[in-house]
Amino acid sequence: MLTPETLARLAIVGWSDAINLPDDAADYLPARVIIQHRNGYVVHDGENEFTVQPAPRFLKRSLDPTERPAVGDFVLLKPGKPPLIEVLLPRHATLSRAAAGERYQRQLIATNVDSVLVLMGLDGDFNPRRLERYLALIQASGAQCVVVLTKADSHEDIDAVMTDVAEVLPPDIIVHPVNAKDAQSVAVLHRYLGPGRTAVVVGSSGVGKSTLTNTLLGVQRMATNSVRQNDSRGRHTTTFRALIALPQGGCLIDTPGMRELKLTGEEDLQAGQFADIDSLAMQCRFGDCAHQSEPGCAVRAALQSGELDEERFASYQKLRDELQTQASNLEAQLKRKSEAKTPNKALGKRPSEKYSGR
Ligand SMILES: Nc1nc2c(ncn2[C@@H]2O[C@H](COP(=O)(O)OP(=O)(O)OP(=O)(O)O)[C@@H](O)[C@H]2O)c(=O)[nH]1
Ligand SMILES: [Zn+2]
Repeated sequence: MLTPETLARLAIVGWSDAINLPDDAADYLPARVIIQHRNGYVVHDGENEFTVQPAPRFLKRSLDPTERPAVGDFVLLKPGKPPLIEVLLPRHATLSRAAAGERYQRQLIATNVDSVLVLMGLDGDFNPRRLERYLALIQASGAQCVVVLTKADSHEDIDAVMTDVAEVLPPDIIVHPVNAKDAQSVAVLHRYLGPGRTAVVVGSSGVGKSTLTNTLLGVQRMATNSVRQNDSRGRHTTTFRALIALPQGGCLIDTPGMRELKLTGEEDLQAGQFADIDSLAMQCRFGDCAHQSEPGCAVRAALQSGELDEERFASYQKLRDELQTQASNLEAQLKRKSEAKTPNKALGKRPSEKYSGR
């Protein structure tokens, strides 16, 4: 049951006192979701990890996937065999993307994260276009974006890379080049991993997510490893998301290597990420300039003079078009769902209306 003690226990899995509890919270056991399986969840209550099931209402097909429990969520459990997730506590940040494939669906990567560590390897994995995409998703999440350039030990000219990175990132985003294998080198990341803080690690497969996690766990790995389920499929394949309690007091959420990062339609590309392009566009002669062949287009002029990188502009246009498509997909989906929630609408129609067309 929920007592000051059960809440205090949760500190090791990142509980923050800022989280609001419902009035009837005393009837439940608080816990954090650490793993999401195809058919259930693993939660941690600060002492033990165990398997639970979501209450039936979370399984309704009409429910958007973002309204279901996900890794990082704080939940209230109703005891039983198995215990049931009854209440999903309010989230302070949500990192999501759209699922790969034809059908539009929002997918949660992690919730209640304070920072997102975007890993990029300096061994050829580094890709400014991918970074722009990550940034758009992270800005919509409510979490802080931190760029971690791994394999810095295998790169000759870090300064040159830092210059390239600075060109695609707003000035307030911090970049740390590290050797993920070296504890001293990754110590700069401790500031994101203090008590009560949660960071999620994202990046392509092979970029060093497992390596970084292991280095941060350090000698205490065995002691803390119980928070994570053993992965029987092999050391280098992260097949599910898992939340790991670190010796620094914070929590790290590991994600599998993500090949596709589709926008959900909720992002805002005008939030400062493309300030260079925004300010050029302000100087175009026409307020609604599409930067195609309009006279007095400051964007075209900057592309011609080389002031604006062509690839960056192409990437911006691609993201902007995708955002537009995904925003209308999202709107259509929300409309369908709200109609599905009021079934009487269909029943109220005369049969001729109901069965006409498709
Ligand atoms: N030299 C060097 N090697 C690194 C660094 N980070 C990772 N590696 C190596 O890169 C390889 C892949 O690292 P992993 O940690 O398995 O990558 P991952 O991101 O967890 O990969 P997935 O589990 O497939 O998503 C391993 O051989 C690591 O030893 C680094 O900073 N420096
Ligand atoms: Zn223009």
